[in-house]
Amino acid sequence: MQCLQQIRALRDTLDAHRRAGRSIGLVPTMGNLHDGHLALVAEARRRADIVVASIFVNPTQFGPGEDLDAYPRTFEADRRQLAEAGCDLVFAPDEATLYPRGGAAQTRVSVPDVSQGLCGGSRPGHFDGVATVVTMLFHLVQPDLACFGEKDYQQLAVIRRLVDDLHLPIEIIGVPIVRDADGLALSSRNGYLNADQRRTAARLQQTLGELRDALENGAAIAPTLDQGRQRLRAAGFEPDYLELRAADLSEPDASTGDAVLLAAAWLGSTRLIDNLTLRLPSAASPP
Ligand SMILES: Nc1ncnc2c1ncn2[C@@H]1O[C@H](COP(=O)(O)OP(=O)(O)OP(=O)(O)O)[C@@H](O)[C@H]1O
Ligand SMILES: CC(C)(CO)[C@@H](O)C(=O)[O-]
Ligand code: BAL
Repeated sequence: MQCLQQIRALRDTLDAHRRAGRSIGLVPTMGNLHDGHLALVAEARRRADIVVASIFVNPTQFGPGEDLDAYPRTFEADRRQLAEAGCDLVFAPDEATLYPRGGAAQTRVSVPDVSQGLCGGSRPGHFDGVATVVTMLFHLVQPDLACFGEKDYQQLAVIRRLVDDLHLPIEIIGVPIVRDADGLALSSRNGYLNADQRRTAARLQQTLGELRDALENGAAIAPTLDQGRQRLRAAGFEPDYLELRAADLSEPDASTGDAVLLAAAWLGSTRLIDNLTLRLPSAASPP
């Protein structure tokens, strides 16, 4: 497995693969890899001849006071895991390589509508930072396909819209959430939790499951979500948001069938996100 930091070397290497007719799959990450990331690599491995993973803790998607400095950087362990998972090339640029003028002075990509609300509401500018760096990675790697986790449901919607709006010839693959044995979605930020918080953390997914069951059985949306927020508070979370949206993230209405419950909640100073898809009974029932 090759590890490259420089754009010139990345382009030369990938040009050679392209000329040889090999397809390229990209897995963008911020490192500190776990089995969720490795599921993306496995999916890319199944679908493409050459698998490229990027590792870059992207400063432009972190807001003031967020955990940019604390974010775990574990390059050697990441490199080993990627090699074992059958990754062909790791691109791990430094900040000055991607943002030679500094992040603030950088041309930005902004995706309307789907970037609003949910994580975009709580983290202003976050999805501009994500869309900007992912656009850069798409231009640098020019992959045939790219894999993203469904854990970051809104991010996946932003990237699908970005690719559609900019007519990029890249297939976007959503990969199901990988969870721990107790249901907690794997996340690099789980490493911030102490033992007590780690036990509590599984309640996030359990609560979403309870709400999904109620909503699929026809419970009214607003009071069910209120109950969910109360349950999260009682378990020790401070909910950031808990919302039901149509699967495309539009506001649900009477005709909505495929829907998604999305939550972000704080446990101490750690912000966790999760989601569960469901089918509302309205559209499922006969006319
Ligand atoms: N549990 C998971 N299952 C499936 N995909 C995941 C999971 N966790 C992360 N991913 C995906 O891995 C890619 C890289 O994510 P990232 O490096 O931010 O990891 P993370 O563990 O989500 O970190 P963070 O704690 O910052 O959210 C994203 O496409 C993300 O959706
Ligand atoms: C897609 C991404 C690698 C862009 O920095 C990041 O948002 C992430 O890890 O999900
Ligand atoms: N997985 C999304 C990266 C972030 O929270 O900034």
